[in-house]
This record gives sequence, C-alpha cells and structure tokens, in this order.
Amino acid sequence: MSSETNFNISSLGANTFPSPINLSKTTGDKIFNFVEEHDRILADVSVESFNTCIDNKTRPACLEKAGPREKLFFDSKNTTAAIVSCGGLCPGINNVIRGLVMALHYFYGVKRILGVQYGYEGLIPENGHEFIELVPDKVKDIHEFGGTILGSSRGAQSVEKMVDSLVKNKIDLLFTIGGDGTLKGANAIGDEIEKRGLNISIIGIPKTIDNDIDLIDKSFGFETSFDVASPIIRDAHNEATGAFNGISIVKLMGRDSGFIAASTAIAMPVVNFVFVPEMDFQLEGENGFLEALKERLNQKRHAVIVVAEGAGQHLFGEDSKTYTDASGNIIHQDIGLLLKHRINAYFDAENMKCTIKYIDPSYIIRSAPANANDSLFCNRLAYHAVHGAMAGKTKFVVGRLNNKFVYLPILKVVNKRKKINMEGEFWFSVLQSTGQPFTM
Ligand SMILES: Nc1ncnc2c1ncn2[C@@H]1O[C@H](COP(=O)(O)OP(=O)(O)O)[C@@H](O)[C@H]1O
Ligand SMILES: O=P(O)(O)OC[C@H]1O[C@](O)(COP(=O)(O)O)[C@@H](O)[C@@H]1O
Ligand SMILES: [Mg+2]
Repeated sequence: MSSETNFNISSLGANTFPSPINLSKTTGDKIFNFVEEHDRILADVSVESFNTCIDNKTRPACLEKAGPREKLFFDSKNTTAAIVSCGGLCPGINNVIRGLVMALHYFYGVKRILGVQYGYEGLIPENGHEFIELVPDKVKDIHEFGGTILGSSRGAQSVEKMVDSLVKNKIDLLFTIGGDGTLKGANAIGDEIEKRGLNISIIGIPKTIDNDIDLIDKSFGFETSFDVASPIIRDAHNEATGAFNGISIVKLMGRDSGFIAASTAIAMPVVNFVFVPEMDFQLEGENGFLEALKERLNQKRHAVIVVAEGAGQHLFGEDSKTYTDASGNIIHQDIGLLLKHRINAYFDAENMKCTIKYIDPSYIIRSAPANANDSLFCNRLAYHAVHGAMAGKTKFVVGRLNNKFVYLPILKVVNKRKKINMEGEFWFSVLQSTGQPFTM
C-alpha cells in the first residue's frame, strides 16, 4: 500500500443541494446516518502496518468511506445519467445496471437515465448505436440474466469524441462498468472533462471475472465464476476416475491472474494440480510436472489438472507470435492443448497407458447470471456508486476493502494488475488443497 496518507477523490465542486434521502445525523434514532466527508477506512488493518506508522510517526493510509452524503453537487431533478459496460462479459453486469437505475430513480429522483450500447463504441455517434432510455420497468427483471442488456465491446475510441457526445446529450454522470481497460478509459474521459472545465462525473464499477483489479477485496462476478466452474470440476473428476490412469485437464479463464483457477481448486479439492500465470514451472526434469504427474498416477490412477489460460506461456518458446485483441490485451496460446500433447508424448515414451480428457468451458463461465452473493454485492456497489456520483465525486471507483465499501481514485487501482502472491497464504491454501509440489 502507498505511503500516501489519504487517497482523496477528485470533486467537481461545492455541494449545495440537500439530499432527497431522509437519513439521520444522530446515532440512536434507528435511522442510518449520512456518511461524513471525513469518514475514512483504513487501507491496511495489519498490526505490522500499525506498528510501522507508530515507528515512523506517520498516519496509516486511509480511503474515503462510501455512502450517501447529506449535501449533493447535482440537483437530482435536473440530472442525466448514462451507463456503459465495456470489455469481456462477467456475471452481474445486469445486476449493477439494475441497481444503478433503481437507486438513481427511486432514491434520488433522477428520471433521465441513458443506456449506452456496445461499450465505449456507443458514445461515438458515427457508430450508429442509439442510447436506450432506462427506467425501472425496463430493468426490473434483468438481474435474472447473464451478459449485459447494453452490450459491450473492446477497442480504442476517441476520448474527445466521447466527451463531445456526453456534452451534446447533456449527460452529467457516466457510470462505466468494466475492467482495467474500461477504468483507464474512464480516467482518460475524466481528464478530458477536467481540461474542458465541465461538470460531469465519471464513475467506475470494477468488473472482471479475472479479479485482477488492484487494491480491492474482489471484483463482482468473480465468485460466480468459480461457482459455475465447480460442477465442471466435479464432472472432470468423474471422467478421470472413470479410466485407468485417467487425466482431466480443465482450462479456465485468467489472462494475467490465476484467481479463478486457484479458487476453483480450493473450492473443489479433487483438483490435484493447478497452473496459474503467476507461476514459473517446468514440465521436464526430476522436479518437473510430468514426473510429479507420473507419481500421482502410480499412487491413485487418476488426476485432475486445472490450468488458467495465461499459465505456462513460456512453454511455447520465445519466437511464438503474440496476438492481441482490439483493446491490446494479449491473447494467450492454448496451454490446455499443449499440456495434453506433452503429457501424451511423455507417457507414450514411458510406455505408460493413460486417457486424457481436455475440457475448455471458456465463455460458459463468464456469461452465467450472478450467484446470490455476487447479486447482493452488485447491488451494494451500484448504490454506493450512485451516492458518490450525486455528491459530485469523479474519476473514482467503488469497491470493497477490508469488508467496507470505499471510493478509490481510478488511477490507484489501474497502476498494476492484482496477482496471486506466490508466497501468500492464499496460494499456500492451493498447495495444501491440491498436494502438488511447492515448486515444479
Ligand atoms: N488506456 C486507455 N485509455 C482509453 N481507453 C482504454 C484504455 N485502455 C482500454 N481502453 C478501452 O476500454 C475498453 C475496455 O477495455 P478492455 O481491456 O477490452 O476490457 P476491460 O475493461 O474488461 O479490461 C475498450 O474500449 C478499450 O479500448
Ligand atoms: O475473447 P474475449 O471476449 O476478448 O475475452 C477473453 C478474456 O476476457 C476475460 O474473461 C476477462 O478479461 P477483461 O476483464 O479484460 O474483460 C479474460 O479472462 C479472457 O482472456
Ligand atoms: Mg482487462
């Protein structure tokens, strides 16, 4: 965590409008209190960090507490909001859209809410994607479905043109639902707005099943991803046990961070080997994976392997061509297929019979509807996003840290991708669960 004491959120200006929500300012009256501007949440609650502060006579790093403010920057009756979803799909996007619309409409009385279609593309008029008017009746049932009713896209758009479109359509609040790319885009839009001296608030709601957004506890949809992956692992285990020396390889998403693969393995402890992008591993050699797999088969006659899509890319060799998607993200080579071929070749050479099944559930996982816990999380994120926006905060994301909802400057969470700490307790849990060697 940074040595900076407060992660303050940029504000559009003085808050002069009273909030239309009837909350309290005193405790003991059984009514929730407005959140004060000075309310802070500790970024790091470890005793070590507390001691460091005492030793160095510094204050611990603090974040702005999310929640409804008593005074607002925007006059709700004359406010227009827009919502856009970008990047890959993720369980819960529709829940967030629903939560935003309901909070804007019912808590604050914001009646003009526009849905931007197909990601940032929809903010460029030449692309011909019309805005959709979002009202409670239109969104009341959308939490039942995966995907996004607004559509999404990847690929760069002109920031200037997007801001022109916000101005032309008199949009005061832009809620962006997306991952690191979307958030960088949101920040760039916020910078352009600042440059032009406009009063438009830009808000980010972190979405990515990869859970790779830095600082926050988790991104929405991530939990559903390993919920949906779990029965697939159960079935993969059935396939493996159903054959002599049966091996099931399941590839799960996770471009640069292996949280889905690792979490699935702990949730379904029938997994024997997990490979994540954070890991450096070898196939060959005395301490390599293939030897460990042979030992496992000789003892148990079956094995389940879970591999994150971004794992083991070093095995493809230096000169393999790198492909990127429209947003510039690396498209990884198929590590599942490589493992299948290398395992096959190894056991052939060893004259050891085995049966390998390769399962790639791919998009099935991220297009699922949110589970109950993610649905709850999405709604709470949406409500807090609306409270922060109405208070005139801008270029911020809403997230949960240490189990508390907070506002963070976008720039703080897109500095780097969150990755599994290979020396941390979480990865140690993976090793305890799978029983795989600590290093391979
Ligand atoms: N640095 C950036 N500045 C402006 N827009 C960006 C930036 N990085 C990504 N974007 C845009 O954000 C959108 C979503 O990004 P992408 O990486 O595809 O998904 P995600 O938000 O899920 O990470 C794309 O339209 C992309 O062009
Ligand atoms: O094939 P697509 O749709 O571009 O997306 C694939 C990628 O999307 C993800 O599911 C999530 O990525 P984003 O968070 O950047 O959208 C990655 O795990 C995966 O590599
Ligand atoms: Mg991304």
